[in-house]
Amino acid sequence: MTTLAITGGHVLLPDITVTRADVLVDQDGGEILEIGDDLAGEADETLDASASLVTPGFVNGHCHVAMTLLRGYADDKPLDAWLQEDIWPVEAELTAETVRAGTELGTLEMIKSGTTSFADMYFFVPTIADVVDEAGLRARLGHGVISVGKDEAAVHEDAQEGLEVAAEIDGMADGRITSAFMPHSLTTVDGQYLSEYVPKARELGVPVHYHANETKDEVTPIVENHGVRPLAYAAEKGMLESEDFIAHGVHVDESEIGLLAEAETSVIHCPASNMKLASGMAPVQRLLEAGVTVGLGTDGAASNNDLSMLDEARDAAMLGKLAADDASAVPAEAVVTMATQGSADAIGLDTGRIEAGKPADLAVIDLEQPHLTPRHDLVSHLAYAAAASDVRHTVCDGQVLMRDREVLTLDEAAVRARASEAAETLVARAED
Ligand SMILES: CSC[C@H]1O[C@@H](n2cnc3c(O)ncnc32)[C@H](O)[C@@H]1O
Ligand SMILES: [Zn+2]
Repeated sequence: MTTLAITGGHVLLPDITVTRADVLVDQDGGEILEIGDDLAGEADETLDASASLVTPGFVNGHCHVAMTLLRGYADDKPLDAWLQEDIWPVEAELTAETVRAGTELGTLEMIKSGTTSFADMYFFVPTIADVVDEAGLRARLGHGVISVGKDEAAVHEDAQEGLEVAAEIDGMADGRITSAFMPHSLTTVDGQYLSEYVPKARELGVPVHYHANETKDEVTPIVENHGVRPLAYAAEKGMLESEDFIAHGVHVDESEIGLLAEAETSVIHCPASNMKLASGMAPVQRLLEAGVTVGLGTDGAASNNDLSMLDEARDAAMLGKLAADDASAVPAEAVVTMATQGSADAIGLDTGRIEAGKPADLAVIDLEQPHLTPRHDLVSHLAYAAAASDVRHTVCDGQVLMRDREVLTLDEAAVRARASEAAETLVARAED
């Protein structure tokens, strides 16, 4: 067995308390072996965590990773106009090669900001899976299915691709890659296709993930056309099971919060995207009080505009207080939980906790920074003050992906150069 000891740090435990300890990892099995004192002598390799906080690797519960290529391409518009006028026309020009470049850039950014796993809905998913494997990350991936603007044959092809991709990639990268069936949303996929393909996803045994109740404009047509709230409609379509997770859940009423809690369907809260697109404020405190599992996601980099889960945690706390009109709502412990175990539980990964027997997915955060001084409360620092650039080391599945800010699995300069070129070519093709 090859072992790695992460030594001399403060360790964030699953109950969101912090203790001084070393963490011993089995690199072959990718598992945490022990949390305790003086474990360096027992290890083949060490990673220094002195004056640092060892946290579970962050789990980005909802992303479109290759959209890093569209960062800064279209800002300052609401969701519908942004998608229809800017994003979808340029996405129509995507190729496997451009998606590879965008995914490399996104995974590089994730590793540099301490994210070790994510859920992703996009196109050219086998290419995304290849890059995730290369980068050393863990992910639940799915092909985004859309029916609007397509003829019937094209929709069946798209939905079939969603199922086939889910079957093909599940278990890849030594099990670090899992899959889901991902209809884009309840308004962009017609009900007849949901009725036909969701049961097929169940036969495959994969979860269902989709955007839901993101904007008011998404709620109104469902109420008008089907006579029920969107999540009651989702339940009718069999899309509200315990393994399923929705993105956003901004405009959910009390009846829908009850449905989520009862069905044990999780919500991935995306506060930065919701603020930037002015979609609204999710009732996060109410969801937590009702016992709904809530995770955090960045959404794509074109509506955020970065993939930092530390930023997302701070945004979730700030926006949660504003939404509840209560400074004690969505406290530091809640957002740290959401960025780690909340997202992991939501997307069905066994990670997000530093505990013996759990996957060795960790981030080490440098505390020797002016903005992290003094150290009254390290959970507070994690929620409110730490930045992506404070992450020193990132470990996933027991492998060191970044040591002292040097990413070991991707060539940073080459990735940035390829992404810049791919973004330029993509936009030129779209504007031609
Ligand atoms: C069909 S693949 C995913 C699809 O979703 C688009 N997208 C990005 N951000 C959002 C968002 O906040 N709400 C809805 N859809 C979004 C992305 O551009 C792809 O087209
Ligand atoms: Zn999204």
